[in-house]
Amino acid sequence: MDFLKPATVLDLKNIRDELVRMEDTIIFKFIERSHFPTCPTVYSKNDPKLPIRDFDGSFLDWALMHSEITHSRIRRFESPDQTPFFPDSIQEPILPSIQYPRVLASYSSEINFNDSIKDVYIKQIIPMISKYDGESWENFGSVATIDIECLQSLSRRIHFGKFVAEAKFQADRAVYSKMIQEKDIEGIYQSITNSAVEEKILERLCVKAEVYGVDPTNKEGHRKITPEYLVKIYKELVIPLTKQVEVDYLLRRLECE
Ligand SMILES: O=C(O)C(=O)C[C@]1(C(=O)O)C=C[C@@H](O)C=C1
Repeated sequence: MDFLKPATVLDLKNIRDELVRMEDTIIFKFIERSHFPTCPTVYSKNDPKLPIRDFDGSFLDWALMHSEITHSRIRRFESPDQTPFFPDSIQEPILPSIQYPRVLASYSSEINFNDSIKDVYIKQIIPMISKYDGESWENFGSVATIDIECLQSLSRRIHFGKFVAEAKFQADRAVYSKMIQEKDIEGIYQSITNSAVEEKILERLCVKAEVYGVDPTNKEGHRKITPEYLVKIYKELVIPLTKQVEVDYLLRRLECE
């Protein structure tokens, strides 16, 4: 898939292949995070145990915001597959702008689920993938760094729902337009759902967690990421959020017809 070539971006097969590749990225990021305990202080807003001058938020928020400011300077958020967690803080790139051909609707950057993604990551995913419940003060910097990578990978995966939605809309304009006009959220939800594809994803994740989640030369060794948790994360969080992105994107799709 090449964002400078719109036809490759709106090909559903290419999109799904990219989603499959992202599974590996997400699993390996989760494995990196699983070496550390939960570290609740990293996520606690304005924690007196970890004071940050002139900042309203958690240590992770501070690190994520500053990382996004730097990344915005090197053009990260010009790319249509990148969605900032702190859209109000990002800056103009120091590199010349790239004029990506428009593949998504003009409002697409307003479809931003990152607050929900951060919330489910902290409240539901961290407790599942961390080594144990507790703090590790000497590792707060490492924890925030890998959290940023986990969040960015999840965000990219979930917001890819916009490309899926656009591809589906263009393939079936009349049917979607009718449902959008009628604000038929349930109808849109049903028509973007492909249970066979979802089942395949979950089956594949089981195998990947078996293979990547343990040292293959020592099956009895410490398991880093279990099939059970990985499937649960995808089934209950990642896929449903992707579908919400798709539905929200489609509901506004006639604005720019
Ligand atoms: O592949 C699709 O058709 C998608 O819409 C993506 C996705 C997913 O999140 O992986 C979401 C909904 C479908 O039920 C199947 C898969």
